[in-house]
Amino acid sequence: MVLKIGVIGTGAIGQDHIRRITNKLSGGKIVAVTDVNKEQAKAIVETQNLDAKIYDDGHELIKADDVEAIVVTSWGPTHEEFVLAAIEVGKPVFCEKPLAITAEGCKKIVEAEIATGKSLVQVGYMRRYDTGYRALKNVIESGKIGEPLIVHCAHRNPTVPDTYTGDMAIVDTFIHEIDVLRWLLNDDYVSVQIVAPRKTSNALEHLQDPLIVLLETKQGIRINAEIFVNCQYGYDIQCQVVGETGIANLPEPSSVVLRSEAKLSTEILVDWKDRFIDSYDTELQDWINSTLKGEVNGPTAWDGYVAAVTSDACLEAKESGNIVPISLEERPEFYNKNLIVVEKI
Ligand SMILES: NC(=O)c1ccc[n+]([C@@H]2O[C@H](COP(=O)([O-])OP(=O)(O)OC[C@H]3O[C@@H](n4cnc5c(N)ncnc54)[C@H](O)[C@@H]3O)[C@@H](O)[C@H]2O)c1
Ligand SMILES: O[C@H]1[C@H](O)[C@@H](O)[C@H](O)[C@@H](O)[C@H]1O
Repeated sequence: MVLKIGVIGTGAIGQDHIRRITNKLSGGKIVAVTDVNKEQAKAIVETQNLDAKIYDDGHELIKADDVEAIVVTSWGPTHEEFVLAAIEVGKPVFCEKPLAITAEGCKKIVEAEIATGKSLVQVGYMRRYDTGYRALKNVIESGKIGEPLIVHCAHRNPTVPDTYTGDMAIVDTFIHEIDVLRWLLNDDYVSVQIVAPRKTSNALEHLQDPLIVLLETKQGIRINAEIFVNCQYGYDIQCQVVGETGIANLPEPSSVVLRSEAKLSTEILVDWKDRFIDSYDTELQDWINSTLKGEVNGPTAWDGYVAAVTSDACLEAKESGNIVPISLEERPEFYNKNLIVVEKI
């Protein structure tokens, strides 16, 4: 059985996902694409030799008879309308992060999905599919380090483009930690504070870089996370969990250990795409497989909503310097069924 997929947004990650579905993964076929930049949509159809129709608009693509499932990879502010439209016609949808740019928008999606009674939405938080994070989660759940008490982490980019705004440190960069850490710890956040250390001379004038985020979870676990997007030396993701009886570290990406010129060295990656390339593959393969079975295994619309509520609180904390409470309602029963399946992939 092949899942007929329509892609909305053929920019950087849209093209990557089209290439991986077409050349690397199994069970999916791109039958439709659209982008406000029609030339770009045409170009990917041609270069990948796709047997796909180019639509003028995302809404037309969603309604097309031969499109069975939708991938949304357009700009963040457009996600909400496309995800809601897909839910309205009962089609499964994989939406790149963010699910919507406001918590209110995410909530609308959650309510619309629950109203259909069917699991239809997966959000592109791919770190949950990273083998390193999965191994770390297994260690935590095995009890080998006792109960987790503290998490130290760092999200470092070598540089960011001029278009990177101050809020993007949260909504574009730290959003990955927001999602993956609550999944890792099987917990939710209750408060956040953000403090600013001395500013690097390598950041653009408008950016406070680095930042330190201090999160507290319901179980009282304290997380301190450094966001440093002009660290110069590489793309470096660190995560260390301190437990009652031991410490567990996120594994480093595999790299040859080199003995040469009187030095012992390993390389550090510089591009986030290389760091998480396998996770994107696993994530989309899982989405195709589970969609064909009528299920959602990965991050749900509820996870997208929680990420949005948390990132809103982070933005407020960044602005005010205060400890900002993070309040969430109980997770709706509808989303409890996804909790077990995700561990099995
Ligand atoms: N999971 C991840 O690690 C990850 C990585 C990169 C990007 N993303 C997310 O993916 C999304 C796209 O990012 P990108 O880097 O590919 O951006 P991009 O700018 O390269 O591509 C976005 C594309 O969407 C198109 N578009 C915008 N509005 C549209 C509309 N109404 N209908 C159809 N097409 C429209 C644009 O023309 C553009 O081609 C963003 O939300 C981003 O946060 C996620
Ligand atoms: O869009 C990218 C991507 O999400 C990366 O994983 C992150 O490290 C970058 O900071 C962000 O700009």
